[in-house]
Amino acid sequence: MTKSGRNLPLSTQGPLECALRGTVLLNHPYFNKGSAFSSEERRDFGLSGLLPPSIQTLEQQVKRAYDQYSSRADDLAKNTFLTSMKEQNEVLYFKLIQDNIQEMFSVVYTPTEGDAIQNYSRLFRRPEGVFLNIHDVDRVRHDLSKWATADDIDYIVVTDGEEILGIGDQGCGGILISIAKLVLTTVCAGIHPNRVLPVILDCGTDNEELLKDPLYLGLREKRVRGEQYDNLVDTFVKSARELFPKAYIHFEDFGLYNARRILDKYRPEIPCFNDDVQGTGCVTLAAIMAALRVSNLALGDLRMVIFGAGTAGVGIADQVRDAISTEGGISKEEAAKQIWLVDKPGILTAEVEHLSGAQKGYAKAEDEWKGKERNLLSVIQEAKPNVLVGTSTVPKAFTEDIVRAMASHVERPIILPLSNPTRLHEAVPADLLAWTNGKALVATGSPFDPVRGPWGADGEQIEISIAECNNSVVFPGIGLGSVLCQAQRVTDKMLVAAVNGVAELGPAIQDKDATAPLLPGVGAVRDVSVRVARKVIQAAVEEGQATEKEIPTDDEELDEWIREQMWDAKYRPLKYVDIEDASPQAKGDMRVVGSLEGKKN
Ligand SMILES: NC(=O)C1=CN([C@@H]2O[C@H](COP(=O)(O)OP(=O)(O)OC[C@H]3O[C@@H](n4cnc5c(N)ncnc54)[C@H](O)[C@@H]3O)[C@@H](O)[C@H]2O)C=CC1
Ligand SMILES: CC(=O)C(=O)O
Ligand SMILES: [Mg+2]
Repeated sequence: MTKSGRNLPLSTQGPLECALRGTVLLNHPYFNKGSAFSSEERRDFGLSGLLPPSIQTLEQQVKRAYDQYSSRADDLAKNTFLTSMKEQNEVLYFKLIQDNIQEMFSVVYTPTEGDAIQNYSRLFRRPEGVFLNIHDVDRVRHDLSKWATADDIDYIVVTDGEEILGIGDQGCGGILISIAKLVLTTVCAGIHPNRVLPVILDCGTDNEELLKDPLYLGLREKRVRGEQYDNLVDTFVKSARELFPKAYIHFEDFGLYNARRILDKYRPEIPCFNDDVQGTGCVTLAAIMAALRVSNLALGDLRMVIFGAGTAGVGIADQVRDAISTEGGISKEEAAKQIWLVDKPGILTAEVEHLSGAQKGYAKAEDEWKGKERNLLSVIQEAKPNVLVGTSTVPKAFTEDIVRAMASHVERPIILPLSNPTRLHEAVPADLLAWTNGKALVATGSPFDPVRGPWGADGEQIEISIAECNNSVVFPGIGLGSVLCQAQRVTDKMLVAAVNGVAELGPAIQDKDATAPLLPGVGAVRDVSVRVARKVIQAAVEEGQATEKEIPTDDEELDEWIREQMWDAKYRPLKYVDIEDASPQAKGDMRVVGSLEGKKN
């Protein structure tokens, strides 16, 4: 029961039952409060002599932690510091990030998390998450079952480590992207940090450097593919569904060949989501909708070139195509004519070899391109797009001549270099704005500072803010909505609803100011997640996908219902219980499942 008097499925307030005492309690990151344990808690939980006498507030702890963080020499050292803090005291860790989200977002996520992943086996101190091994398929169910009981897990992020954040195959270091995405679900959307599961499917690696590295911690062999791989994925999905029937499964950073195949296979059956395909598609469509509004154009006017037609590029194409088709009342095939995909061979035409099923829907007739150059510059000159998206991992691919060619055809070129990390961006905002005399509407895959230039009336200096167009704007809210309404599936309509939720909160639209960011920034992220979750839940209810029975219908009440179930970084009083008398929720919190099993396991 909560302050609104409702019975909520998720408890986020009031005392926490705990059967742990002494050093065991101090070493449990979910329950540990360090110097903030009250004198009663010190007495009841056997902590006397284990802590210095002064009792501090969370705010005092945050101040000390911030000073320690700031004294670290570089971003990777800051990332490592935060990882250690997460292992010690989760409330403090999340509070520190929440209070300094603008500053720390890029340290716990892209680009710095990419460096941490590349150095996983060197920085390793202690494991976090579930490591499932392609040669131990028979143990998958058992190994997962050690983590929690049926009601304890809401959200799973799983990767196979093949295509991490634009830095390629990182083998078992990929576990850190599962962990980082889950950190964002908590920071941005209040997903309960003790009810999540990060998973890596270790199938080997094709990264030669890792294979040669004596310190590499993963399976030291080439990636296993084919039937054995599919069997591992299938065993994982089925076991996770059986063991944790409430859990939503988020697929992250699978390779090009597998990402969409896996999504297409499981999407009709379970509540699952691929962030690189769907999350990226949703946030990019939201940025495009905001930019079109600024340019006084409709979706029907859109002409888009996507450079890098892989997982993210085609995911964006699909999301935009479906939106054009719905808004214009035209078929998807017709809508696809407004989108051009360019990849290594240049423009994708029907005669390009080895097109994937998803790419084929956008392939242009070979005749149209006979005798013409097929590179990005020629495609820009031919297609005269108003939107150019980069998901190629090719740094500086959007050259001055390409950008000027685009700007010569349209008033406000919408340019979205999305490849991560920062060094792989297809162009940097300062160049894009300089080459287009401040006309380009820009959003980027990683954060950038605002750009100043003489683009105001009469050449006056103005500052243009750059939105971060990263799936992190949207996936936490989609997950939160799906978890709270206990969605059976994540449907297209739920995703469109999420896009609308983000687009309407973009400062450029809200403030009617073209120099403001196209998308809401990290500072507003929890409000964005509430809005996205509300839209997703309402769409799920309309589609008959929501199984939770107590969902309020009124917008404001629904927002409050969502907020009340969002986990917040604050200490809850601890109440001692004997392990035998602990509630199932408390047992879940203490993760007693695996630790009380017998020796055979
Ligand atoms: N901002 C965001 O929210 C997101 C950004 N990304 C970024 O997008 C990039 C791509 O990621 P994925 O689609 O997952 O990778 P992917 O490997 O599936 O796709 C990359 C595509 O670029 C193509 N490509 C490579 N070199 C090229 C060249 N010289 N010319 C033309 N095309 C070329 C590849 O053939 C491939 O089709 C990464 O940098 C990733 O970090 C991915 C997901 C979300
Ligand atoms: C942002 C993200 O998911 C990626 O770069 O893979
Ligand atoms: Mg990703």
